[in-house]
Amino acid sequence: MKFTKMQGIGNDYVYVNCFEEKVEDPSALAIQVSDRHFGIGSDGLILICPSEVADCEMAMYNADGSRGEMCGNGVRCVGKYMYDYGLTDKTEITVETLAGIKTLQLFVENGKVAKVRVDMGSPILTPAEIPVVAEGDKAVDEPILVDGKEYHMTCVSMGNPHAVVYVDDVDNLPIEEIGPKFESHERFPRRVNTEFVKVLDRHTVQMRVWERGSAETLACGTGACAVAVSCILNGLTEDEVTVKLLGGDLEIQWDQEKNKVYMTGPATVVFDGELK
Ligand SMILES: N[C@H](CCC[C@H](N)C(=O)O)C(=O)O
Repeated sequence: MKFTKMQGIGNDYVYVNCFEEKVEDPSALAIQVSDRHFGIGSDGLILICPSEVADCEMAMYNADGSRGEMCGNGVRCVGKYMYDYGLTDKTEITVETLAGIKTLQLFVENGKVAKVRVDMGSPILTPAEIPVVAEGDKAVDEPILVDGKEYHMTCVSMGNPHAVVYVDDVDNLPIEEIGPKFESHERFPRRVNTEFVKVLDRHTVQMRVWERGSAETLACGTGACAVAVSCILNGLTEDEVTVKLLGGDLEIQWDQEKNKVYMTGPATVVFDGELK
C-alpha cells in the first residue's frame, strides 16, 4: 500500500490516497502505522477519500485507533496533497469531515502548496454538544477537580472536544501525569483534548496539548482554534492570535461577525513510501 508521510508544524500523520488504495480496517491500520518502532511512526492515520459533497473526504484516526471528528493540521496537509499530487488544480477546495465541510485556501509557491488557510467553522460552546458535564449554557472558566487539584477550564468544540486550561509555566508542566487524567475524566463522555496555555500578550499565546487518542503532540490545529476562542471569551486576547506550539506557530482568527474561526499554517511532505 502506498502512503505519504506529512506533517503540520510537527503533528505528523500517515496519509493514504483512497482514490487509489482500499483500507479494510482503518482503526487497526492507524495503531500499526503510528508505532514509532514497529510501524512507520506518526500521530495517527488520515485517509483521503472520494466524496459526494466535496472535493474529497478526510477520515482521521488517532494513534490509538479512535476516530477524530476533525484535525486542523491534518486538513491542511490534505489540501496540500490534493493539489501537489494532481487530484485538483483549484486553489480553493472543500473537504468533507465529521465536523462538516471545510473550505480551504491553498497558497502555492513554485508549483507546490506552502501554506493553507482553513475556514474551521463556528466554535461549539454548549456543554451537551461538546460534550462536557457542566451546568449553564457555556463551560467558561469552569472549575474541575482533577486528581484532587482544582483547575479552571474553558471547553470548546471545533467538531472535536477541547478543554483549555491556563497555567503559569507551560515548559515545566508534568503533562504526562495530568494529560491522561483530563483525557479520561468522567466529565468528558467522549474523552477530551486538553490544551495548557500561557498568555504572552494580547496577540500571542503559548500552548502544549495532550491529545485524545495520541498523547502529547507537537501541535494541534483544532486545539489552537479552541485556545484562541477561549482566550477571546475570557477577554485575554484580541480576535487575532498567534498560537505558539512546540512544533511551530499557527495564526488563528475568530471573526465574530460571521462566527467563523480561520486557521492559517504550513503543510509539509516528509516522504512517500510503500507499506508491505
Ligand atoms: N486527537 C484529536 C484529533 C486530532 C486533532 C489534532 N491533531 C489537530 O490538528 O486538530 C481528537 O481525537 O479529537
